[in-house]
Amino acid sequence: MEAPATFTGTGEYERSFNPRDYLSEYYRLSDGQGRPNAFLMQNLRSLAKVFALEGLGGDTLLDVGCGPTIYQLLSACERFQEIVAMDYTPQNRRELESWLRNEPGAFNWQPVVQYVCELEGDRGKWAEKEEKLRGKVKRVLKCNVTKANPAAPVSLPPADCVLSTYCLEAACPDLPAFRRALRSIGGLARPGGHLVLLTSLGTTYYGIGEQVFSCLRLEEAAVLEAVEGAGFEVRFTQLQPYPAGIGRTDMQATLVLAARRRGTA
Ligand SMILES: C[S@@+](CC[C@H](N)C(=O)[O-])C[C@H]1O[C@@H](n2cnc3c(N)ncnc32)[C@H](O)[C@@H]1O
Repeated sequence: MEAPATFTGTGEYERSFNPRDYLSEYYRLSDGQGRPNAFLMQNLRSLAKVFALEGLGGDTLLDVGCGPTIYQLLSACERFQEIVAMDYTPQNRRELESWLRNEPGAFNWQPVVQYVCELEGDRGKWAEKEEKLRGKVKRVLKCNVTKANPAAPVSLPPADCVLSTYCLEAACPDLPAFRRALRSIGGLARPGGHLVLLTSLGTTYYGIGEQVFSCLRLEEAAVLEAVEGAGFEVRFTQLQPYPAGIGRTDMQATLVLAARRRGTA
């Protein structure tokens, strides 16, 4: 498998991104042989650590490029009162809404929720956490991170935190576009508000079933520079090597980052 000849844009996401295949390839806690998903587990541990940082909390959190997933919100929902989830692709928003409505046939996140509850000290609280998260996600909106107002035509009040996991590098074909998108999504946070990013490094593609999607090949220094350039002060970083055996991708590592928007409200 190799990167597509031309960068996959929003059209390809709308036509070809299959949320169920994506979830079963990357987001099951263990595979058919019971082997643990080290990629997912290390992301969950990092998110637990980030959302336990001093001062990282508030009323509103925006999850930009949420995809069909909820793993990124499991620690966050303990620190924020209201969550707005946003993604370009309609089938991803529908998949997320299906879990939020607890519909039969929705993806089973229970093992993942149990794992996070165990990290937080009580595995038995998984059902309570699922209900808490369902209650806190107030809206699921369309967004486009390549637009100056990613939530247009909706105008959102400045948020206490913007979270984005593995989205910008999938949406931006080059570094100038990545920098612009960071400025746009960063502008959704209030001065003094937070930015939490999980960004894949060294990646040119990721596969889902037969489909292959492009990824902007990033290095840590370029991401840090873009975050600072978007008006944020970096407070926390962690580099995680990509464990072999999960999905089909040439991802090298994940950069986990928390930053604070300069200025005061
Ligand atoms: C690799 S998935 C990441 C999904 C999820 N955040 C996660 O952590 O697994 C990339 C996501 O970016 C979304 N996306 C692609 N282009 C976008 C754009 N221009 N604006 C907003 N979202 C976009 C896709 O629909 C997809 O859900």
